[in-house]
Amino acid sequence: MGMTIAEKIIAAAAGVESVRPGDIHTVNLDRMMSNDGTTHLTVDMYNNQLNHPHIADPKKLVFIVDHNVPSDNPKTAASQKKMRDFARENGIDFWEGKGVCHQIMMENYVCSGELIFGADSHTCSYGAIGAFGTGVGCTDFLYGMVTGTSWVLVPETVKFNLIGKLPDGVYARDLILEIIGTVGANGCNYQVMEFTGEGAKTLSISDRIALCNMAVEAGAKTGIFEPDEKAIAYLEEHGRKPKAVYHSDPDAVYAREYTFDLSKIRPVVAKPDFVDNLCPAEEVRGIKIDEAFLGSCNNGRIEDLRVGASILKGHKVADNVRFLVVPASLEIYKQALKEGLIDIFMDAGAIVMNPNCSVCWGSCQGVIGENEVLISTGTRNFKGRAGHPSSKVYLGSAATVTASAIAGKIALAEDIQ
Ligand SMILES: CC(C)[C@H](C(=O)O)[C@@H](O)C(=O)O
Ligand code: SF4
Repeated sequence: MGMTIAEKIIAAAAGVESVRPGDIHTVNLDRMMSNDGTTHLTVDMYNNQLNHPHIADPKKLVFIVDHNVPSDNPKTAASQKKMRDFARENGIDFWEGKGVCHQIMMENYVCSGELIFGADSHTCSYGAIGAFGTGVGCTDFLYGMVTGTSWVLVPETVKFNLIGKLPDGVYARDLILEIIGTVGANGCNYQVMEFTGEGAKTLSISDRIALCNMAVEAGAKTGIFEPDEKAIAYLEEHGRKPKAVYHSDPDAVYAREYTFDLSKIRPVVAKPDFVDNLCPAEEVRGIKIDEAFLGSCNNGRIEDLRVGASILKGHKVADNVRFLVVPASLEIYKQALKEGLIDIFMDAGAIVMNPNCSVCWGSCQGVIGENEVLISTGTRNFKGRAGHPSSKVYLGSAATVTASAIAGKIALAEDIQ
């Protein structure tokens, strides 16, 4: 029986010839990432609960402070100090203030064919270049840290056959929101979302990250693309090579198949308080906003900043709207500076912040108050996600967010003349 790309990665990590959904395997992990959301809890367990604390291979670990950076109160400062000290004492790669963890991982570590666990649900982003990345809690993270291994219950795979090409002014962000709106927030629970077909090839690596990153918002274990020449070129640009290049077999078995025609996708918005509460962007046009956010591991890459800057150029951010622009990494920030994008944002009155999770996380910067409305390129719009429980978060593309920042109300790029 043929295998999917996800099954092949798991089989290799388990050291077996083949796997099928429902099998449970012990797997060797290629890498593990943990951020300041939970690392202090893992460190506490490591220090206080283990009889024989040790780390299987510190070189496989990456710790990244990105959620609340620079720290915003004494409690996070203490958690981050714990994480920083632990990383130094144990020879663990440590990043702070350099970007959102998944962007740092994509730029510096992830290789096609690898199996990577991260103590963060959006670790599924790494499928953009054909790696199997998935999120785990800190108990599983601790086990992986100590043994270098973990377990995987082989998930079923759902095939997303992409055809056609996205029209101008429509983005991968619209596509993944459309997909989640179609399958539902639980539509792919514990399954792999494999994005394939001619349409998949037209998408850039940044687009592919945007798709895989939000697989977890449909409940998926991960999202994945087969690595092609764009993936290999991305790795080369970042000084790396694939670990292995796997493709799904023609006779691989899928739980379900969907076809999405990219040319039919239009700008969409996810309304509060669920990611699958989708509507055409026109339907919410005119809703007054208090804040707009362009950033996050989903949509804070240079491609997204270019889209935002091209719409903003020659315009001003509306009075009484805070427009937060937060490059997803320092590399992106520096590139945006070089291209003059930061000047455009600043001249228009945007607040450009240091690379971090910002208001996508909603506990550090840009937190919104009672009944306030945010339009965001972040990953989630759950109740209270960005601040006060009565506040509302709408999710849209970089273009829709920027147009809204200019208009002071939800708007489409075509509304800005
Ligand atoms: C803090 C972290 C554990 C969390 C996650 O797992 O995704 C966060 O990144 C988020 O996006 O909600
Ligand atoms: S940017 Fe948002 S989704 Fe990504 S890791 Fe940070 S909080 Fe989570």
